Amino acid sequence: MVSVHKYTVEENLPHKFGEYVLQRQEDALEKAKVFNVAISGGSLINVLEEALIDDSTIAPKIKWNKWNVYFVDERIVPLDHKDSNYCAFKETVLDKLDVLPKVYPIDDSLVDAGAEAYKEIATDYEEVLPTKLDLLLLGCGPDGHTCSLFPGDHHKYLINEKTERVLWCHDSPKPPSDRITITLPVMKDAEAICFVSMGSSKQDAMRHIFDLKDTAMPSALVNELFGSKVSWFVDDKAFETVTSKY
Ligand SMILES: O=C1O[C@H](COP(=O)(O)O)[C@@H](O)[C@H](O)[C@H]1O
Repeated sequence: MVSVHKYTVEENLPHKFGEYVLQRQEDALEKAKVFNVAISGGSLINVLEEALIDDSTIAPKIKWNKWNVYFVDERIVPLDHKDSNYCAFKETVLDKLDVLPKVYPIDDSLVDAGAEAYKEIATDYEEVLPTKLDLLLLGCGPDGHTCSLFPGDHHKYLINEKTERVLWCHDSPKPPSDRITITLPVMKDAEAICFVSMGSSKQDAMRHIFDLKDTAMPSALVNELFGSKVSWFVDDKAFETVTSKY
């Protein structure tokens, strides 16, 4: 069963999320010298800023020098492009830090080289990723996608993948069209998985995931497959139409 943490604006979701991340950091550093985290792009990056930089009780406890930061998905664009998840993370988080984590972006030298090169970007990134990540920080799109694992027959090859850990996602329904994404085997091996979902644009997805348990939505499939290590931080707007008790 997944854990769902639901908050109103006054209850300050980013702070509670920050406490959760801190706990995962401490747990990881008890066992190893580094904390291996993979992050999403999109709205999650702003929550990272609020939780880990702007929150004055959380910020001093984040041991950035011990963090290795990877990306659960990345758009195949130059790293300084506005659509790059790395670029968003750099501008929103990294540029505000005095002590930097080790960050592992994609190799963007091949972004203009076409299909074969895109497969290579994915394969190369697979080699960069550690086998076991301590924490995956995921978003959930209004269509229930997570990472760049999109719903629908055309993208079934992504969630059906059993061996390769990073794939090229083509014809993404959300631009830009070419991306790389981690696959379910990476999630299977991760220590913990945490979603953040905020705002009314997520209501329909939340109802499908939490009431209807519609595993055609990749985020619902993650719940079904890896439930006991999955946490959701949701706000009351996103969860407004969910009727099941969590
Ligand atoms: O395209 C993407 O979208 C998802 C969801 O983004 P959000 O802004 O709706 O939260 C994100 O998790 C993923 O990393 C990103 O590439």
